[in-house]
Amino acid sequence: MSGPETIGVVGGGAWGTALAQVAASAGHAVTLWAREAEVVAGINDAHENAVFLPGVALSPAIRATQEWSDLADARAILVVTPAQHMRGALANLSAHQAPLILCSKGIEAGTLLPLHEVARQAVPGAPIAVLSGPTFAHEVAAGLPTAVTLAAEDAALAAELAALIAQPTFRPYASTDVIGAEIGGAVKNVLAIACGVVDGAGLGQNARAALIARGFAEMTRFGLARGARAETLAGLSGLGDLVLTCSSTSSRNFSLGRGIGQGTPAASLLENRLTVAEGAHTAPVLREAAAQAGVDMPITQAVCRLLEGAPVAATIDALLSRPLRSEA
Ligand SMILES: NC(=O)c1ccc[n+]([C@@H]2O[C@H](COP(=O)([O-])OP(=O)(O)OC[C@H]3O[C@@H](n4cnc5c(N)ncnc54)[C@H](O)[C@@H]3O)[C@@H](O)[C@H]2O)c1
Ligand SMILES: O=P(O)(O)OC[C@H](O)CO
Repeated sequence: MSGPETIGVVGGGAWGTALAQVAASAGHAVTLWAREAEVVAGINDAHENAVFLPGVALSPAIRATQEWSDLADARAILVVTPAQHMRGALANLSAHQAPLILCSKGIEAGTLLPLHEVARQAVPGAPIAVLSGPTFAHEVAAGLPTAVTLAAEDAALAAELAALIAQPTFRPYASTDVIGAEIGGAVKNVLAIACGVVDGAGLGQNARAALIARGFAEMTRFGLARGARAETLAGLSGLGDLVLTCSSTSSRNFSLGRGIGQGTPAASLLENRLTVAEGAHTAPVLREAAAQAGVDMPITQAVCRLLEGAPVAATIDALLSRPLRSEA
C-alpha cells in the first residue's frame, strides 16, 4: 500500500497544499482540486501556491485542477476545505468510493454534525477517515517533524492510510476513535481564540496556562458526552493541538483572539479575511451543541460573546466571578 498511487486533495488552502507536498514526498502523484484559478495556475506553472502558502517550492508531482472528474482515479482523497464548505464540495464527489481522509477542523452549522457524518451523508459509498493533530501548514511543508492522529472506524483502513502518506518527518498514529479525533481539532480552535484574548489583553502566562487546563476540561466534558475516548482527547488531536494552537501567533485563531484582546472589534478582524479562522465559525455551533448535550462550556460561551462584540474586560470579569467549584 505504500507504493506510488495517485492521491487526490480537495482544497488549495495552506493545509491542502502542505498535505499535497507530503503525499508527493511519499512518492505519489497528486491531483489537487482548488477553487481559485490563480492557485491552479500558480501550482502548475510555477510550482508555488503564492496565495495561501507563499515561498514554498512545491513538488512537480502535484498537478492542480478545477475539474472534479480529475479526481476519479485517486486511491484516496484528502478533504481540506473550510469545515462549513465541506458538504458543498463533497456534493461533487457523491459517487466516489475511494477513502476520504477529512483534514478540516470544525462542526457543521445548522445540523451540528461532526464532519465525518457530513461526509458519510454526502458520499455514502466512501470509507471515511479523519486526520488531525498539531500541524502548522508551513512547518509541515518545510518538512519539519510532525505527528498526527489518523482515525477510521476500521482499524485496518486507518493503518493502511497511515502507511500511504507516512514520511519520516510526518508520522500518522492510527486510531479507531473518529469522533474523538474530530472533537479535539474543532474545540481547540475556539479555545485558541480565548488564549489569544488573554495574551492580547496582557493577562499573563499564569492565566494562559489556566485557560489551557480549564479549556481541556471543557473539551473533555464535551468529547465524552459525544462518545469520544478520553485517551484520544489527551493525545495529538486533542491536547497536543490545543497546546500548539494556544501558544503561537502562527495560529490564525490565536491571532484573532489576540487582536480582540488588544481592543479591535471581532467583526473588523473577520471582515474580508483571505484565510480561515475556524474557531470563529465553530464557537456558536459548539455552544449550541454543548447546550443540546447538557455540557457546561463557560470558555466557549465567553468566546461567543466576544465574537458578538461584548467588551473584553466585562467578559473576562464574568468568567472569573463565576461561583467556585471543584476541579474534577
Ligand atoms: N493551515 C493550517 O495550518 C491547518 C492545519 C490543520 C488543519 N487546518 C484546517 O484545514 C482547513 C482548511 O484550512 P486552510 O488553512 O487550508 O485554509 P486557508 O485559510 O489557507 O485558505 C482558505 C481556504 O478556504 C477556501 N474557501 C474560501 N471561501 C470558500 C468558499 N466560499 N467555498 C469553498 N472554499 C472556500 C479557499 O479556497 C482556501 O482553500 C480548515 O478547517 C483548517 O482548520 C489548517
Ligand atoms: O492557524 P490555526 O489556528 O487555524 O491552526 C492551524 C492548525 O489547526 C494547528 O494544528
